[in-house]
Amino acid sequence: MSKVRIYTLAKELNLENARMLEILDGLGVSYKSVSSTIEEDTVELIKQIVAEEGTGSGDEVTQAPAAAPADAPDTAKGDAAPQASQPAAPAAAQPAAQAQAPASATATQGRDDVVSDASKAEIPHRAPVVTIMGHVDHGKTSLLDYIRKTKVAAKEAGGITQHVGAFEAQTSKGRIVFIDTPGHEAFTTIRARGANVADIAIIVIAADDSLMPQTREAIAHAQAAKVPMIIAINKMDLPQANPDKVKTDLTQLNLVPEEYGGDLIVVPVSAKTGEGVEDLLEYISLNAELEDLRADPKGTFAGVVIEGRVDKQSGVLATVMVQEGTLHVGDFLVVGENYGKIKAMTDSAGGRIKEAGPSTPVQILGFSEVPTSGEKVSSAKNEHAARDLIATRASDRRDTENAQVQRKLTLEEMMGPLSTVRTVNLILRADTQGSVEAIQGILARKESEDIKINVMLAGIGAPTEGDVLLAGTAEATILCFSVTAPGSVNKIAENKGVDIKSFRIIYELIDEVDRLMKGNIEPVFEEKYLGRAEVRMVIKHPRFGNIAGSYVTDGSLKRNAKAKVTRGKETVYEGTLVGLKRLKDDVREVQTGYECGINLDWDGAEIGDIIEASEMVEVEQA
Ligand SMILES: Nc1nc2c(ncn2[C@@H]2O[C@H](COP(=O)(O)OP(=O)(O)OP(=O)(O)O)[C@@H](O)[C@H]2O)c(=O)[nH]1
Repeated sequence: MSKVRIYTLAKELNLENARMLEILDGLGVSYKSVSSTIEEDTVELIKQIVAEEGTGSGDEVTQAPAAAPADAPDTAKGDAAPQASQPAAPAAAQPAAQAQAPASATATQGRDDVVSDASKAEIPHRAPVVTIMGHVDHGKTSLLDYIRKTKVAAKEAGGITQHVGAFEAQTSKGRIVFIDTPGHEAFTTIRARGANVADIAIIVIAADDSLMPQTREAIAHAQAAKVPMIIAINKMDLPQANPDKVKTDLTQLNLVPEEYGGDLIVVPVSAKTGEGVEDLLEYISLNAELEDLRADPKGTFAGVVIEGRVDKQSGVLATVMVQEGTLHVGDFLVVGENYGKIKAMTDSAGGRIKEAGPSTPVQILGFSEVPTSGEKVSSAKNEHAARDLIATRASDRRDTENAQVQRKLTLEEMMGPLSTVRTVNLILRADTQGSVEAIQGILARKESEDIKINVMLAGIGAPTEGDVLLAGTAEATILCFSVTAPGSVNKIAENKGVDIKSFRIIYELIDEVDRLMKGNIEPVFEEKYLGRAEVRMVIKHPRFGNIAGSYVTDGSLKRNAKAKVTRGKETVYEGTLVGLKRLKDDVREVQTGYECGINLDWDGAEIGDIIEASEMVEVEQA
């Protein structure tokens, strides 16, 4: 007998994968994921344990052996040193999904519906929600179409299935929900609003093309969202397919496929022939099982808008993913500061339904305004409660807006949590691969114990809207070298509060990184005295209002400087020195001992007043 995959053995022994991992943890056997292989000896040992325990249903609590047998065999391929002679790891008692956590395949979700372990066991499992991303033409749509064609049964004979932004596939392993708007932009738009719908991201890479710029972007987006990734190497039917090149290229992004000893699940498929698609679905289900995805159909409803549109006949239609609780026709829903009552619901196969539980995408008729992708949806008991909720939200929003204007940042907010490792997130765009590599090389040497530099995405060419969305959600700065952002992208960046900075000299870019590493401290300005003048006459000007004919007694006055006018001991005006004239000419500056005309955008100056000028200068910070 040769090596066996963990999940295959679990299936054979009628054990849950999570349970199988507990046993392996108990034995001190290391592995990367359930698709890792284990040695024959270990298989025998496990069979023995299961037989002794008389288990097999996977329901009982696993009793890990007190100590791993001295001859516990070597383990999953490509793994770290076996721990055979060590006592049983306490991890045996942990939920398997936590006990082992390959970074790419089982990262913890950033979802808001995480429930405590204690109550978790009573909450039923829910279907995984999957998104498909990848480079243009690598076959995202074809793959979704193949899955839809082979795995979705339309509910109503002859009914036309409309595009609703998601569909549910029935597989031998259970239900899987696919977001069917391929592309990371849709994914990131949803994330930009603080919601996470996807549990797993499939990154499609064409076997004849390998990694392309949008593949890297898609990977960066999935990593930023901490969504586990599965790589689907597509177009395997082509004679020029070269899956090995794809795998090698992936390792250059520090993504190591399982067969090279890493934890990245890579599945070769063909959307044309269907080869490997079943395996892909199986891996999705395995991953979902490991993630232990659960949601309470009886809990408080929570959902996210997948997409909204206006239908000429029906009016506003919105597809909402139910994440928690159950929706019923007649429920009141609140999105942002709007509400609606569900008049009708259809599932993604076009069938009319009366209620919908967790991980169900439903098209809803009943909103008065088109909601935007990514908006969170909550429910209210009745219309009155819906209005109350909206009123509270509106008042909270106003409070936050006011607070943002007035509030000064605390040191911790400026510097990040004190005494923890801070990460500076960057997106790097440059004119050539050589520049990208040179900059990355310098940045790599800059990292310290306290500050990590995370280049989320490094690409050639001008920054894109996708970069801005990613930067917005990950609080990253976009640094450009010898490329500039198009106006449209700058505008989006401005709206989202994302900084795009362009440089033509590498070391200026590096200086910027230094500044970001110091803690993104906002520049501090202080007021610097410039000079003063005495008003000797007031001239009425038909266009500019009153001009104060003055004599500079000290320092100098500058156009656009801050101005303060005092009369005796009293300050009678504070504002800006908007115009400065010598004889009839506009000038920038007038020195001591000269006469000048001063326009203050204020007509109240009188003879004898003192005009003092100052300016704000940036203070160099340590
Ligand atoms: N031979 C072969 N061709 C494929 C396969 N998958 C997709 N294609 C072809 O590749 C081209 C692009 O496929 P799409 O599914 O449109 O790719 P996409 O990634 O959705 O592209 P965009 O939507 O433009 O980003 C089409 O001509 C498909 O027929 C495959 O497995 N084998």
